[in-house]
Amino acid sequence: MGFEYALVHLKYTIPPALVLTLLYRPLFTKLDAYKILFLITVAVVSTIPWDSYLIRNAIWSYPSHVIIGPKVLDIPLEEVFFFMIQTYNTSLLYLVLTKPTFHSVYLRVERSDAHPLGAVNPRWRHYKMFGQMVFGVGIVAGWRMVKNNGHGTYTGLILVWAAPFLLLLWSLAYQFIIGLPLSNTVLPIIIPTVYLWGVDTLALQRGTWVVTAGTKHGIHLWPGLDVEEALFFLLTNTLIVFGQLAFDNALAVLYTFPDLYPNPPALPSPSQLVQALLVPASRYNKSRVVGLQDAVTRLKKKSRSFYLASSTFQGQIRTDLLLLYSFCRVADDLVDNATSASDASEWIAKLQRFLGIAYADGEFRSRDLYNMLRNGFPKETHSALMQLPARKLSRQHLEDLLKGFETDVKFSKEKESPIQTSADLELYARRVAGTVAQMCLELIFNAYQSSMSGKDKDKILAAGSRMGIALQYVNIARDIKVDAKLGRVYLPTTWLDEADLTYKSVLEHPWGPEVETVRSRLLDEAFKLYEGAREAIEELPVEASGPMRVSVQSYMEIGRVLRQDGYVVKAGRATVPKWRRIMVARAALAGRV
Ligand SMILES: CC(C)=CCC/C(C)=C/CC/C(C)=C/CC/C(C)=C/[C@@H]1[C@@H](COP(=O)(O)OP(=O)(O)O)[C@]1(C)CC/C=C(\C)CC/C=C(\C)CCC=C(C)C
Repeated sequence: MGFEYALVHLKYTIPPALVLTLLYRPLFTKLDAYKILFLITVAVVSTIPWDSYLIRNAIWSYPSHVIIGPKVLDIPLEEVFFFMIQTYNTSLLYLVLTKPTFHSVYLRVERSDAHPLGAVNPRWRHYKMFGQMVFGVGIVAGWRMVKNNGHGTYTGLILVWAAPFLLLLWSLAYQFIIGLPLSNTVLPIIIPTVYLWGVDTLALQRGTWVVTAGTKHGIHLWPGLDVEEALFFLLTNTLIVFGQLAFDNALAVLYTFPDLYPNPPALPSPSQLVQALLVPASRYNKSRVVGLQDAVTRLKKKSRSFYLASSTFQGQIRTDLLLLYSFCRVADDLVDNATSASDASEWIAKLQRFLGIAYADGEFRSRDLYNMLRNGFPKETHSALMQLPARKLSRQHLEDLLKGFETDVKFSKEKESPIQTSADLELYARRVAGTVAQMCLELIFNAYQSSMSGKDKDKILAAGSRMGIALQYVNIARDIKVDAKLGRVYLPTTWLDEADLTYKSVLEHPWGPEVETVRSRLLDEAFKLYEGAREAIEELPVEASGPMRVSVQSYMEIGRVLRQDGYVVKAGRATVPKWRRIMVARAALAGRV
């Protein structure tokens, strides 16, 4: 009996597990726990018979003075723990590295433009076959080495065990694996592999475990590390990462295509995951994937706060929020970038007609929508309008949002400011942002069915509306100068009066101590509303409350920056440095703000 193998865990496998757990803890969700537990179960169940065979056939061994004693089918308990902790560590690293990735946009529709509808792009077939050939050759070569029972036995046993699983996972998820950035695929394999090569070298040198001489090649990757051991850690980490990737591929299919999966579960069963993976990529809805790609690009370009926040949402709700953002952004830009006030009013009228069709029933809805977009809207807006998750949103909120945009147009049409009093300001903010907040909440209620009563939901919706108003006040406080350039002053004229300012004077000189007084007043109002509404976030389903805290806090942080002296301005706007945004997001997820 001895503790040397246990010490390897204490020194080398448990510390990275703790570090990764601490790092990822604020982002950890039920779905992550499900994925990791699922993979650990598969790893343990599939490795035990194989490892037991290797130990019984003396391919490798453990001197009795290095292990505590208890065994499972001749495998020391420390070794069983190794399968678990390696799967845990590699999985967690994968989750850390892939958190910002929105997987739906990496689904590839296997259809080339040069081919008739439904034909598979030959390029994809080649990729698939190449991978299958590599793993197929691995299986055959491994089998031969095992049969020869010589120096290649250990390599052969690794190959015949790992390559069939890799072949299966590759065949199911190859297009997803190829399409993702290397930081999501190669990096989570390479980092733990090289680390474990180092740990293995130390353990082999100390004799904690021993690889028998007659069944290995005797070739070393570096002094003390047998190539078989190097191959073992490379393939086991590849298996773990491919397993995670296949899981994410299945989830992406479930959450991307409502025509295939209208009500995807928040925690899909293994059979639902396999079914999703088996859907041929030729059945994927290409316009849906393009719509999501456009939405991500738009969000990344236009809002750093919401881009960061969106990565903390998972599954269906992340998709829905992105699509809602894309619609709101496009609608707002159509009105803001119009060449004249009448042009802007025309866009609002068109958007109203669009909603009329989007909310209509009947068999010609899709055709009418398509015709309306083709004849009435610029091409780059089509995907955002077409993919609006209208069925999950109250039409009234979208109508009110458009009414809010009408206020924006009034600035160019009328000589007087359309915002005279605090009540005018509140109504405007409720329309353009309170509605957005309520729509975000509707999507959350839709994605996470709960037993909450209608009355409780209404209370949360009302708090959400107040919080939306708070965010809009921060938005106005940030943009006084930018808005003045567009000919708009959203500060109520009664407030301007009290600060010895006029609508016209702020339009011409949107800076100075008096303007700062009004900005401060607006920020005070924003924080008052925020304080009064923030508790309602805790009533949301747990999967949504953390990410919603991040969304709100990232935006309110702009307000906090504005309250500091000498804040940094970029393109006329106060900005929150990236490191500060990340710290705020972490604290918000951990519930510390
Ligand atoms: C995480 C994620 C992807 C969220 C998406 C949120 C979303 C759908 C935002 C739409 C944004 C948008 C373009 C709306 C059009 C009207 C508008 C301009 C509203 C203002 C947003 C400011 O965005 P930005 O700074 O990029 O705009 P400009 O450059 O100035 O044009 C708003 C300030 C509204 C933002 C409001 C929300 C995102 C609602 C957030 C949710 C809550 C407050 C609910 C909180 C819940 C409880 C229970 C209190």
